[in-house]
This record gives sequence, C-alpha cells and structure tokens, in this order.
Amino acid sequence: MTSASAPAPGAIGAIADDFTGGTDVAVAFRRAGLRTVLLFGPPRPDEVLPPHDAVVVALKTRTIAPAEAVRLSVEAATWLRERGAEQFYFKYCSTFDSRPSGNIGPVADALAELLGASRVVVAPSSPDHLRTQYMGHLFVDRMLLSDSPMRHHPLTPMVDSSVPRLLRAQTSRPVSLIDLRMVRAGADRVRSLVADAPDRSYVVVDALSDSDLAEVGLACADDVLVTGAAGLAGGLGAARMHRLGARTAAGRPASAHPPSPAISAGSRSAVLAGSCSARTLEQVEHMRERHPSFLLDAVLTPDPQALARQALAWFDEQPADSTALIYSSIPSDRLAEVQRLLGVEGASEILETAMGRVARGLVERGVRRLVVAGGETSGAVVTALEVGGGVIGEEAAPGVPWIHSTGPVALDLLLKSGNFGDPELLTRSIRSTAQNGAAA
Ligand SMILES: Nc1ncnc2c1ncn2[C@@H]1O[C@H](COP(=O)(O)OP(=O)(O)OP(=O)(O)O)[C@@H](O)[C@H]1O
Ligand SMILES: O=C(O)[C@@H](O)C(=O)CO
Repeated sequence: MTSASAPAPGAIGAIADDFTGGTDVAVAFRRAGLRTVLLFGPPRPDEVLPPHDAVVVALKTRTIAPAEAVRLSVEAATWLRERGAEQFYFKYCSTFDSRPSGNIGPVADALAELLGASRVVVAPSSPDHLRTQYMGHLFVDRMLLSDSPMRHHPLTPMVDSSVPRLLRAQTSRPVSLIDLRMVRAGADRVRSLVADAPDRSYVVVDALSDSDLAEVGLACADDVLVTGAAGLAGGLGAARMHRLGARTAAGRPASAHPPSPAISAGSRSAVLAGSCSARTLEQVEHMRERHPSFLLDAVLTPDPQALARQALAWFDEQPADSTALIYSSIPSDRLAEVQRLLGVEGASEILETAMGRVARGLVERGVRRLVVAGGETSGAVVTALEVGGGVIGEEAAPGVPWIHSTGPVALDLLLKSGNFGDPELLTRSIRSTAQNGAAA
C-alpha cells in the first residue's frame, strides 16, 4: 500500500515496435487513467510534451535489420529519459511477432543495458485481444499461436508457440518462466521469483486474465524496464494509478485528460488495408461488398509510383460522397505466390511505398479521415503523411482508438492492428465517421 507521503513516480516511457502497437499500448495506459501522449516515429529533439504520466513512442522496428531496430529504440529511450521518464515499457506484439534474428531479443537486451535493468519481465499476454499465455505457450483465441493464422504472416510467420523458446533464439541471456500457478500466488510471490532469477536474465510470465496481469503489474511496479503487450501495460498502469492516487487524493481530476476532439465533419474518408491477417481479410470482404474498392496488384505493377498513380486515378473517378477502400490484402495461398515472384521484402517494400503515396494523394484530394489496417502499413502511411503524434480519442474496437493527429493538416486516423476488431469494423468505422459528420 502506498503511503500518502510517497513521492510521485516519474513518467512511464514506452517504446512500441510498430504503430498500431503504439496506439494499442497508449490506449491501455489511458484506460488505466494515465495522461498519455502518443508520438509517431523517432521524436524530434525539440518536441514539447504536455503534462503526462506516460509517453508512447511508436517506432517501425519490428521487421527492420536488428542493428537498426536497436539504434532507434535506444535513441527513443534516451530521449524519453532526458524528458523525465523513470520507468520504461518495451511494447511488442501480443503474438510475439518476430524472427529468430530478432527484433524483440536484441532490442530488449540493448534497453536493459542502457537502463541497467538486471531482470526483465516478458509478458505478451493480452486477454482483451484473446491472447493468453499458459505454461509459456501463447494462445490466440482457442488456438496455439503456431496453429493460428499467424503461421501465415507475410513478414513474421509464427510457427512456434513457446515464448521462452522464441526468446532464447533471440538473446544470449538466460530465460526462465513464472507459470500461472506462481502468478496466482500473487504479486509478492511474483516479485520474489523475479528477484531470484539469474542476473542479466529474462523472466517470461504467464497470464490468462487482466487480474493476473494486475498482479504482475504490481510485482514489477518498481522495475526500470518492463516488456509486454497492451495487457501488462494495463496492469502496470493500474499499479501506477494506485500510487498516483496518493498524489491526487481523489484520483485523477476529470480535466486531466484532454477531451477527445469530435471527429471532423464534412470531409472525405478512405480505408487503406495492407494487412493480410485473417481478421482484416474478413473486414475487407465486408467492406468490398458495400463500397467501391481497388486492389493494389504489385505483380501487375511492381513500380510503387505507378501503382499509386493507378489507385489515385481510380479514386478520382469515384463519387465524391463515396468511401473508397484501397487494399492489397490477399489470402495466404495468393500471398505465397506474390512473395515467390517478388520476394517477401520486395513485395512489402513495393506495397508499403505505394500505400504511403496513395495516402499522400488522398490527403491532397481532401481526405481527412483515414482508416488503415496493418501495423507495418500504418507505419508506412503515417510516416508518408509526416504525422508526428496525436491525441487519443474514442476506441472503435478494443485497442483501436481514433487518433486526432497534431500537425499542419489535422487528420482523424484509425490505425487497426491486423487481427483486431470484429468483421464489420472497417465498414462500421466509416459509417460512424459519416454519421458524426452529418450530425455536426
Ligand atoms: N498482396 C500482398 N503481397 C505481398 N505482401 C503484402 C501484400 N499485401 C500486404 N503485404 C505486406 O504484408 C505486410 C503486412 O503487414 P502489416 O503489419 O501491415 O499487417 P499485419 O501484420 O496484419 O498487422 P499487425 O502488425 O498490426 O498485426 C506489409 O509489409 C504489406 O506491405
Ligand atoms: O499487441 C498487439 O497484438 C498489437 O498491438 C500489435 O502489436 C499489432 O501489430
């Protein structure tokens, strides 16, 4: 229990390895009650932060070369530390998306070195998203990760479900497991097991529910570096609020969160889908049946500039009151064929560049509300649009908030992780923006 005279802890500085992961973790901190700032891409040296309890820097480091991922992550952590962060959260995917070469292990190793963290908790479980971990094995809904559609992921196919094994392939530090029975013994037990782990090691922690993660959050409330997905961020945020409660007495005043601005009225919306995840494929299908759509075909047109021009020429022919879907999402058998012809990196490079150019073209044409499906794709779009950050608004689905961007052109962005949301999310989010527009 925190005493009323306990000093207020410094802010949490979070580093997310992709942009949808950044929105997901930002919304988890915000939901816990922390004033949260979200920045996209490496922060500018002169960036001025409003009052906050947590800052999330969303990077695009999940699938780039490990050395570059390490460099960008260490720079972000250093920047956050210079701005007063005292605890650091490395956010990776709840399905532990990575390759044997990294980047979760190398980035976590480098952050631990930088921050002097000896034992580091690893907990990808995110029950809100139906990602749970039992005896070290990750489940997606009712399936083992390795049986789930994640085994067909275009960039990070996940064919093993054991988090300790996945992590051991990416680090030379020892990796141990705190299984669910120990987690259910409570925060003190977890804390003492972490303290007993070898020096310079990782401790993978099971969790099936938010209450498990609340215990884990309490157990690592004083750790300088914690790693996981949005689930543990919620647990850590709750532990933090408990302490901040001592400072704010009656809790956070209502005015502490900036109000979510209403979604801007009267401007056009568009949907860009570059995720090939099972849920996005369903969402794209639902939207395709109801709205005009254009498939970006990298095999027919491998020049990203030309591909973007085709898509924008098509967009120019659509009725001004329509909401267009521009997508490259295809099922795993067709994906394998495209990757055979263009290479895995080649295909994604073409499509991400094209998506970025399309996004810029859409904004030039007056689109102000953009829904983007896929983390890498969101990274490409937000980077091309030079959006530096945003205010977090309402959640369209768990972990998928509207972002009201800061910067010269105000945009409403919904960055949707590949497997998040129900099958109607894309169509519904467009409808809700249209209704908002009509009502305003
Ligand atoms: N038709 C296609 N052929 C080959 N690659 C594709 C195709 N469509 C998309 N891709 C690539 O697949 C990758 C999809 O990754 P992205 O992160 O956008 O989606 P996701 O992994 O489902 O989302 P998340 O990371 O949020 O779970 C991107 O690099 C994209 O360019
Ligand atoms: O944790 C998740 O599943 C998501 O936030 C994500 O990282 C999507 O790329």
